[in-house]
Amino acid sequence: MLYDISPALTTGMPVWPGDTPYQSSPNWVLEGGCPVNVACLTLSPHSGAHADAPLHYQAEGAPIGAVALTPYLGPCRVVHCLAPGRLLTLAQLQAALALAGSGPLPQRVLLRMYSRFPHHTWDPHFPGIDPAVIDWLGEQGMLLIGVDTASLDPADSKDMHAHLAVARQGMAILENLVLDDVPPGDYELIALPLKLMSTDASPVRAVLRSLA
Ligand SMILES: Nc1ccccc1C(=O)C[C@H](N)C(=O)O
Ligand SMILES: [Zn+2]
Ligand SMILES: [Zn+2]
Repeated sequence: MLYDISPALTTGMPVWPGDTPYQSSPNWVLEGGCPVNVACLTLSPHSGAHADAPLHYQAEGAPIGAVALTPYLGPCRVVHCLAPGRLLTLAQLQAALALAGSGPLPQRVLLRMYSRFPHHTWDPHFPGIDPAVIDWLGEQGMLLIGVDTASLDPADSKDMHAHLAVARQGMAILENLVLDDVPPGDYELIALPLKLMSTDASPVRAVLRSLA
């Protein structure tokens, strides 16, 4: 069984306030003398399901095309931590983890916090992650944290504490995943970023494959 956990990229989809709206316009149109359709895309690298690069939150950080791919491929645990409040705390995560699977914790974790992903509206009040959660996950050897919200830090954050904790721990980040229909448990994650050599993030097509 394959779960597609990527929101659709469409004109009019909600984007971070002030960020570039997603747009696709025709550059060539298949008609008369032209044998093909070719579009022109305008989008933020944080459109839809995406991987943040260190460059997003560190001046000297790597662009997304230069990061290791290992975090984006492999065993992963989906954890349900619905409606945690302003910040998901370590106690909340640990309680949720106890219900999400048995056996050793995989090196990737995806946190579901929405009961329904906001496909058509911008949610200014999405929950962030307490940096203590990130540090604890890093201590467990985590390679990647994924969330179904627009960011690891609340929308009004200026200090980006959760992102900086990720930087400290050397972890990778996925955001805007749609986990509405994914039961808690273990899966194989497949969500590779594009090899964009100058950008602070990349869209991904994120999927989860059931383990045999
Ligand atoms: N586009 C933005 C403009 C300004 C501030 C944040 C964003 C983000 O996209 C946040 C994000 N997805 C993040 O990586 O946390
Ligand atoms: Zn982002
Ligand atoms: Zn981010």
